[in-house]
Amino acid sequence: MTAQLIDGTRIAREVRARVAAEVTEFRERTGIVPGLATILVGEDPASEVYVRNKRRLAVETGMADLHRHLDADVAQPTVAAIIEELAHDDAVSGILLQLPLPRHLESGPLIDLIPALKDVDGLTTLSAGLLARGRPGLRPCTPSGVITLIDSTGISLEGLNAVVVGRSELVGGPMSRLLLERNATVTTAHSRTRDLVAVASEADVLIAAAGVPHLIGAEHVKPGAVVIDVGIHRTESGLTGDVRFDEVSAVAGWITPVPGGVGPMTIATLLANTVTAARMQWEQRQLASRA
Ligand SMILES: Nc1nc(=O)c2c([nH]1)NC[C@@H]1CN(c3ccc(C(=O)N[C@@H](CCC(=O)O)C(=O)O)cc3)C=[N+]21
Repeated sequence: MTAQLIDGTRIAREVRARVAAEVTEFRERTGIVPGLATILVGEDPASEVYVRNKRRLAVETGMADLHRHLDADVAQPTVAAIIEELAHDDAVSGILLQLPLPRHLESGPLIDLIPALKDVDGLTTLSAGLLARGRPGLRPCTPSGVITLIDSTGISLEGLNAVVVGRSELVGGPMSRLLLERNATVTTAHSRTRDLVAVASEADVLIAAAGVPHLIGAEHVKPGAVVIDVGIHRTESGLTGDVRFDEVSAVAGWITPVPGGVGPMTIATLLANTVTAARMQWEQRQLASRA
């Protein structure tokens, strides 16, 4: 292995320590404990693991854990009513609707019931629009965490070729926009890209977010490149990503492992977004009370 490891577990721990200090400062100044409301529908085992970790780490950083678990067959209007209730509850700083939802539920309209100031996942249409326009707002956790991981290498993105493989609403789409915001030259590749090897091997920074196990091999990677593996797949031999770690780490300059890379950073960024949200809501209430 020639690549240097980007240790997501360690960087996430550092971010959480910073968040915990911010929570303390905010609580002492305002008397408010930031609250994270997670909504889990049904019993998807992977989702249960992720939500449990989010709740545990929220508590560990000093926030209130405000969880709702709904039956797998819950009706769309019932979920909508719960989100609206959380939207109006001053104890709730952030609302996270864990995806994917059971097939009978339509996630888009439900997500868009989350007020932008509580959208700690950065997934509402409004938050996406603010990102597209380069205006301040809460950013999606996974792409935002990836930027933190790249920053940890000390490499400046400005002018570099960044290739994002994947264009999902949760990751690939916002990832490309965040990289562009950092003045990288951004290419979005996807399942219809004709020659992925030709495109990917031009990348100084390669983000694998296709959701295809082991899609990216040594032939896709320019020597010395930064390779970020956003994929997470449960196989018989354990968790793996979109990257063939063993062969790519012989070529890349920097690489994230799975597990221990992007996953923990996603949660740390969610917690950072939740304190930011609590602060923004407090400031808005201050303005309103002075009006
Ligand atoms: N509304 C919404 N927001 C999300 O942010 C969201 C979501 N839905 N749906 C699913 C994806 C996936 N996701 C992960 C979070 C943490 C780990 C994580 O901590 N992974 C550990 C391994 C944990 C394990 O699986 O054992 C690691 O990579 O080291 C992985 C994946 C958030 N997502």
